[in-house]
Amino acid sequence: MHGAGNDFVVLDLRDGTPPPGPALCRALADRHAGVGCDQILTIEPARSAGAAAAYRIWNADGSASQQCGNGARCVAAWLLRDGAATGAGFALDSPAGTHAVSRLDDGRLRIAMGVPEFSPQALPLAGFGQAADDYVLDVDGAAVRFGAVSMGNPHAVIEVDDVDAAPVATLGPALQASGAFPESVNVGFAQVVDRSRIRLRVYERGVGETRACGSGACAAAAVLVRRGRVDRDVAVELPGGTLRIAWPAADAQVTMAGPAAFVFEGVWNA
Ligand SMILES: N[C@@H](CCC[C@H](N)C(=O)O)C(=O)O
Repeated sequence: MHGAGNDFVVLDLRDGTPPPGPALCRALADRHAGVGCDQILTIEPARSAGAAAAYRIWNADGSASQQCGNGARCVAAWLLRDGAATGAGFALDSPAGTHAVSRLDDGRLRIAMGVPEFSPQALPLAGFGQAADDYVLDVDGAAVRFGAVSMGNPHAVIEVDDVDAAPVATLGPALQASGAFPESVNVGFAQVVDRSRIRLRVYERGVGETRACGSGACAAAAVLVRRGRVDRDVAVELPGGTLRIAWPAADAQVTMAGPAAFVFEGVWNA
């Protein structure tokens, strides 16, 4: 499946089958010798009362994540297709908590992604005590200014003038390796087009650059709203598609609306 070009191998493990280990995740995600994907999503029995199901997220390198916005929409679409989820709204359990899902009239799915947490301890971000709009780090001899927020998973957001020219492939891994993020970090490069539009590219933890990152879109919007750079309801344009992000108030959940698509189904011959 994919959500705005962020692609997934989805394994339905509601029968209790254990999730694949890191080596099998890497084999599935391999774009030459495997199926190829950014993340593996495992659908599992619900953990909270009333939820349609639970899911976990495994990056292409085999590491686990706590949050995946585009993946949440794909899991929701899967459960709607087989009837495990019905109606205009339902809930899904993720490692980051329980998410409310809404079906929009145009076919998109909207997920309540949680309240952004800006304290350095939430990511974690080492070497800084207090939440700030901006942090500056020396990375390979250059001062890098970024915002930091947890959407359940860690994000750094770097504002750039032109996202097409942003040093995603070099600064993304360099910031991850800087030592400031003990659990690594997803690095977003965000260009403010106007108060209602952001262009974004994300170098994801455990993957590299992806065509879209749902939690990264929420993180970019939250950081830029907090800086007063954009409105609370914005379109975030990623290489693979556009997500609608809204953060109505500081103590409210961020919502993300976007598409989810089925690509093909098959049986993996291990
Ligand atoms: N693509 C995802 C985020 C996947 C997890 C991330 N790489 C991490 O390790 O936190 C999204 O749509 O949010």
